Amino acid sequence: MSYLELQHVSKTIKQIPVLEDVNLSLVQGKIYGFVGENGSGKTMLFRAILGFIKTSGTISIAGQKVKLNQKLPVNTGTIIETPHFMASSTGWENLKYLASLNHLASDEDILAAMKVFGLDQKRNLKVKQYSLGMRQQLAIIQSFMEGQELLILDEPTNGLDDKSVDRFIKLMKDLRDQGKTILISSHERALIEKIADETFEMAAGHCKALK
Ligand SMILES: Nc1ncnc2c1ncn2[C@@H]1O[C@H](COP(=O)(O)OP(=O)(O)OP(=O)(O)O)[C@@H](O)[C@H]1O
Repeated sequence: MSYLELQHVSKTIKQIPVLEDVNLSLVQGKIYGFVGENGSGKTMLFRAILGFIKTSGTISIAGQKVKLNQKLPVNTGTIIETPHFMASSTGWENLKYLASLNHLASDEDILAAMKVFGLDQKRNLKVKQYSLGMRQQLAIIQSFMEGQELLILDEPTNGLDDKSVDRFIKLMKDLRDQGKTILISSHERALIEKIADETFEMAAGHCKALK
C-alpha cells in the first residue's frame, strides 16, 4: 500500500508552472532520490509534500491528507534549504530546544545522534563557531534524533566532506533498514546512485521515475 501519495499535484507561481501534474506512489521503508538541475522543482516538490505551499491535486501520507501549514500526519524530519539555528547558543542547546517542542528525544537520543558525525565532541561550541559542514551535520541530526518515521531532506550533503558523506550514507541506510521512509534531493547524481532505492528526475516541474 502506498505510504506517500501525490495525485495530479501542480503549482504555478506568477504564471510559471513549477510543478506539473506530479504523481507519486511511494511505499514505506525505502530511500527515494530526486535529481534535477537547479530550478527544476525539487525544493518546490518537497515544500508541497510538507504542506508549506498550496497546490492543486492531493497529497497524502499514511492515508491522511496533507493540509496547508498544518501538522503532518506523521512525525517528519526535514531539511529545507539553508538550515537556521540560534547562532549564539551551542549545538547542544539548539538540539535541546528543538527536542523540547515534541518531547520525543531524550538527552541520550540527542547525544547518540550527535555521535554519528562525531559532533558530540563539539556540542558545547556556539553554532556561530561551527563550520558550514558542522551546521549541516546539526541539521541532519535534528531531522532524525526523535526517530522521525519520514525524512524529507533537500540537498542534505551540502558542505559535508567525503568522510561525513560516507557517514551520512550509512546513517540513511541504517534508518531505512529500521523502516523509515526517506526522500533526498540532490543535484549530485553520484550520491543519489549510491544511496537511493528508487530515483526520480525533476525537469521543469515534471517528475519521472528513472529506475
Ligand atoms: N518564491 C518564488 N517565487 C517565484 N518562483 C519561485 C520561487 N521559488 C522558486 N521559484 C521557481 O520555482 C522553480 C523551481 O524551484 P526549486 O527551488 O524547486 O528548484 P530546485 O530544483 O530545488 O533547484 P536547486 O537545485 O537550485 O535548489 C524555479 O523555476 C524557481 O525559479
